Amino acid sequence: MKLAMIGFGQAGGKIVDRFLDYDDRTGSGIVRAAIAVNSAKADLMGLKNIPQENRVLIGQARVKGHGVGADNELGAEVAEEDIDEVQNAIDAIPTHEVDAFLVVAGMGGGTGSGGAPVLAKHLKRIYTIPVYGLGVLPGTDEGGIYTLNAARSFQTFVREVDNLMVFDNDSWRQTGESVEGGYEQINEEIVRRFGILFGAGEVGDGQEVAESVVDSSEIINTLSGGGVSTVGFASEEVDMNTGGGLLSRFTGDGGGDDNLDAANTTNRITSLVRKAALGRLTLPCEIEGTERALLVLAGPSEYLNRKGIERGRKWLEEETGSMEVRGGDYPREEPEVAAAILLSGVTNVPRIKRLQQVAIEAQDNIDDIQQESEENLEELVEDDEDELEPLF
Ligand SMILES: Nc1nc2c(ncn2[C@@H]2O[C@H](COP(=O)(O)OP(=O)(O)OP(=O)(O)O)[C@@H](O)[C@H]2O)c(=O)[nH]1
Repeated sequence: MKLAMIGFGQAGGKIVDRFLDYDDRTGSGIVRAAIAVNSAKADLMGLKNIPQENRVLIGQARVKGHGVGADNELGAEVAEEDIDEVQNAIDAIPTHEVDAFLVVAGMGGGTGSGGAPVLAKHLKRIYTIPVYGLGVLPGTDEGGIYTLNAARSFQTFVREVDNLMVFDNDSWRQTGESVEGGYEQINEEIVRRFGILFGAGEVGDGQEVAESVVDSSEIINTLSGGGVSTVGFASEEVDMNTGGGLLSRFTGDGGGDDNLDAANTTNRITSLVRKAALGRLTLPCEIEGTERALLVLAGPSEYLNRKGIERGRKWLEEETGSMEVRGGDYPREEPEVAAAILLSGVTNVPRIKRLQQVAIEAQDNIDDIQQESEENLEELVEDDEDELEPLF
């Protein structure tokens, strides 16, 4: 599946930047275009892979390249005021070659959390292809303003996109890591999961024909209907030289041993599917009640079989209670077999329920919060003025 990715704010830009790196490393070809939008000049300068001409600075008249200091309303305002700047960058994309937009943003800050829903709404008015969101929730220890921003942003972002895929930083925090180092690892986990899902729809010319390949329309159908999605993932290293099972190398004539190999392959797949669905999801939730799901099995084609995928798919149907579970394979020459599961339209999500509660409570003490936000912004502009003066 070919995507036009737009990273809004610092987290969004860094994640899209990493998707480009993933594409280079794996040749998956999912990023047709990559754009970064930010109100902080320094954040745009820190990106490695997104071309300079696709880095859009917004809000210059208001915040002079310093960022909006976690002020989510200001983030939304500058996005609205400068939406034409963003559109200019999008105009350079051959959108007829793109299956969907993916707007990526951290929901705890100001620029991305305020701006991403504004951009999604704008894109939906103009284009007929789907507009998806990938929203990152802040850690619960990041402070009240981040939680509140996320609560507000979530409500609008989920309404403006065709589906909001969520990654919760809170469940992925590493202890003993520097914040930056931690994000590097977390971002790699993000691109690996979504890279396999979207990459599955890109298997095409010149690649080995699989038994039941996933195509982009299956991804789009799983995401259609809207709501919130989460992704499960599990992988196991395999030896690329030995084929579907060790035995096949040593027994020339197949027969019973081939059956044994097939059984090993099937068992590996079914256990990976269970691990992926019951292990740590990008957004932890109860999988029961999921509306639609897509199972992708990636790996060297000799390690994939229809029986395993079909069993995994049936098991997912039972666990989720959904009648709409799709499944397929994604043959690729990496020394691992991986199961990625997209659970779309999840309903029982404790973190989201808590955020909704926060949004309701916030109505009661809005003055305190606004003051915290204003102080935050002043502090940031002062800091930036000391540190970033040479840039302007
Ligand atoms: N997964 C991930 N999360 C990040 C990363 N950087 C920041 N975050 C999260 O994103 C939130 C902050 O959003 P940012 O993207 O830094 O903020 P912004 O949108 O640029 O807005 P302002 O800085 O307020 O102008 C925090 O709550 C962090 O949890 C990253 O590289 N990866």
